[in-house]
Amino acid sequence: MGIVERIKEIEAEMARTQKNKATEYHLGQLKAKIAKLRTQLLEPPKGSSGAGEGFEVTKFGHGRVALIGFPSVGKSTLLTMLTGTHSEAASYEFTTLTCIPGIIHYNDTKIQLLDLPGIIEGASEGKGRGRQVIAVSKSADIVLMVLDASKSEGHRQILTKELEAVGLRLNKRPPQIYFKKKKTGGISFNSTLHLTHVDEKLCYQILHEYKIHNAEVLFREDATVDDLIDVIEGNRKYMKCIYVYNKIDVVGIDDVDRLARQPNSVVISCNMKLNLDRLLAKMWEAMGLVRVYTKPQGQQPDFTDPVVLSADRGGCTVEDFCNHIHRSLVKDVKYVLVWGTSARHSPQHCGLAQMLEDEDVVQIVKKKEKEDGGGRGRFKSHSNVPSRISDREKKAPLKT
Ligand SMILES: Nc1nc2c(ncn2[C@@H]2O[C@H](COP(=O)(O)OP(=O)(O)OP(=O)(O)O)[C@@H](O)[C@H]2O)c(=O)[nH]1
Ligand SMILES: [K+]
Ligand SMILES: [Mg+2]
Repeated sequence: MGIVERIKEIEAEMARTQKNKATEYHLGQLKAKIAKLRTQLLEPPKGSSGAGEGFEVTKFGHGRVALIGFPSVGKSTLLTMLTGTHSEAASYEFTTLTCIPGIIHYNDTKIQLLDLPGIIEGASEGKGRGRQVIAVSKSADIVLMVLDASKSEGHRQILTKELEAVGLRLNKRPPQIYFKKKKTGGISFNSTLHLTHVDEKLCYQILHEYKIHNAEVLFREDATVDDLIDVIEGNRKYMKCIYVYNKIDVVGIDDVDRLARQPNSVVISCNMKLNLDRLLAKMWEAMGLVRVYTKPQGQQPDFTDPVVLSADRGGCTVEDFCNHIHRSLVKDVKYVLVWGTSARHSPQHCGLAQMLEDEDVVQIVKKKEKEDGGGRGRFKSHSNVPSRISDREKKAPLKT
């Protein structure tokens, strides 16, 4: 029997089993069995990278965004509108057969947008090009799930299930469970609060299913069996997702209003160019990019060419910023001056551990170098309230 058939069989058994206190251990065990099979299903065939022909696109720019959706929801139309790169669009399904990259220029950064073939129910089990599409979307920083506003609202759920089946967790944070395998000592099970979904016996049973007999487990929240399995599997990818309802030109205002109020959602029309700026703003926010402008001593910062940092890609400290400029820079740094929202006063003398925020201005003061007129600059604030560098300040000359 193939892996997919075995998953189906266990799912059928779960559906037959009534949910109650007596069956919860058995159901937990079945969930773990399915999770293990799904992980097996994801292992790429020997000698292949997992992406597949036409799907290997080199990363480019400051971040990567994947367009995921059913066929003909308007993914390619959207790529063409946002990037200027043409991706074939047509009224028939599966127009797009490979991965087509484009670049969005936004806030002085470059963001790579990937158009992908439509995926369908069963994609996670290999239907259509589902496996390749999902492999590529895992390489992205965020996902735009494109939905047709005129179609069933169930589509969002079906797609979310497909993505969850391959280990993607959308708009969730990792469960607050500490888990560490040990060589000896048996299993120690603890929690910092009263648990309502999982008890010691259930936890033992799940671990047993994974043949883990020595481990430390500490629940820091009232997590579920599924959360525990996620932590044990350890291969989950937590990503932000924006639900993009396209084609609002063909639905009534009441529907538009309702969809627009869903969490993490934005309603658009490619055909009528409606709300695309809102989509870009949401996308930008979800990516959490941090633009840092360098101010050379005695000169103006260059406000057109930021160093772009991200918590997910290498971090946002002063040290990360320095490493971005040059690997050997850190050892020469005496301290830095920081203007902007991360500074408690402007400018603030900071060390390498300081966390930078979007639109901060940084001047590096090297060892054996005299500092610039720190504190006398235009950015000197008169209160202790941190302020964002305004557009007006960006344009005005800076006297230091
Ligand atoms: N009414 C309306 N139609 C749209 C809109 N955006 C795209 N379409 C149409 O929807 C159809 C499908 O568009 P595509 O861009 O090919 O969709 P896709 O999601 O890339 O499709 P596949 O590549 O086949 O998965 C085309 O006929 C588009 O003209 C919109 O905002 N409103
Ligand atoms: K299409
Ligand atoms: Mg397409």
